[in-house]
Amino acid sequence: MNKITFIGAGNMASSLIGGLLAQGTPAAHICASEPSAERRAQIAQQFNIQTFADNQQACAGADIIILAVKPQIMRQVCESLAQQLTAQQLIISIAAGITTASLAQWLQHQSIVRCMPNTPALVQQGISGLFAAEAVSTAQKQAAEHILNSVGASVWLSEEQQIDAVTAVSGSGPAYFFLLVEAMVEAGVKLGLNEHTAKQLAQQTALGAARMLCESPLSAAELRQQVTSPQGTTEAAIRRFQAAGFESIVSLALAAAAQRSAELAQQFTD
Ligand SMILES: NC(=O)C1=CN([C@@H]2O[C@H](COP(=O)(O)OP(=O)(O)OC[C@H]3O[C@@H](n4cnc5c(N)ncnc54)[C@H](O)[C@@H]3O)[C@@H](O)[C@H]2O)C=CC1
Ligand SMILES: O=C(O)[C@@H]1CCC=N1
Repeated sequence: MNKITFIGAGNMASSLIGGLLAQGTPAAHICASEPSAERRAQIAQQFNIQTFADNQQACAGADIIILAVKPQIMRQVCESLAQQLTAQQLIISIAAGITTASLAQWLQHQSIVRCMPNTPALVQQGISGLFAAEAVSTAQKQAAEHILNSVGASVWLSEEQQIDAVTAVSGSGPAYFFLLVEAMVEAGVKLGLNEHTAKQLAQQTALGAARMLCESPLSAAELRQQVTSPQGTTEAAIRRFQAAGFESIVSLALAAAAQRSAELAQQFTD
């Protein structure tokens, strides 16, 4: 069974570690490197895995190294690991915007999978887009897929550029739904509900709608039509959304996220 090292033990790393353990990966096969002593103690206590303050030490003997640090420090982290990597090790980067070409250059290494997960991984309901560099073997692809599938589902991408779109749709996506719920709660309070009740109504509605989307054979548009009685309340609300350019706002917002993902690649490349 593969030995997996996480470099950076923040939000996304802990979601993935939790998922792997829940799917039966033994704690002894997972370790994490993290500069914050407080965070190391938290992770060790929560998951009972070995932690390191030193990235190089953590990577010795690993089959798979998952880079889970912020894009801004990725170069420095990669360059400090370059000397010690062996050709068989698989690198998986979850950083937004950092290309496999940059990673390969900084790491002096070719077996790289780039992926874009999302925070619902924390509750094993994540979705990730994955892209493999040419040197990645079929077995390594399967291993990467297994890791990401332990916290939800995954899709393989044929072109690396598509990761910008994945970031815009699902990487950043949970925040859009949270924003909608925030706005619905605020609107519910304005309409006379107390905040607790408004939250309960909005949250359970989000959960119910998400489950219907996943479980029903009907499309999103068909499910929406089922709620929308002619000349009824939903129609009144949706007319207002659309008069304010709802679809075009969503399209512009996702384009901004995709553009930012591409910009990050430029910003952190020579
Ligand atoms: N938060 C999200 O929704 C998503 C984040 N990502 C990507 O995941 C990566 C990590 O994001 P988060 O987990 O949200 O960030 P985070 O800030 O929670 O975690 C990063 C961790 O790296 C540690 N760190 C800092 N310097 C380090 C070093 N030199 N060596 C090792 N560890 C170091 C930090 O102390 C921190 O615990 C980012 O590159 C981000 O683009 C990808 C998909 C979704
Ligand atoms: O906002 C970000 O840059 C990261 C990547 C996708 C979600 N969070």
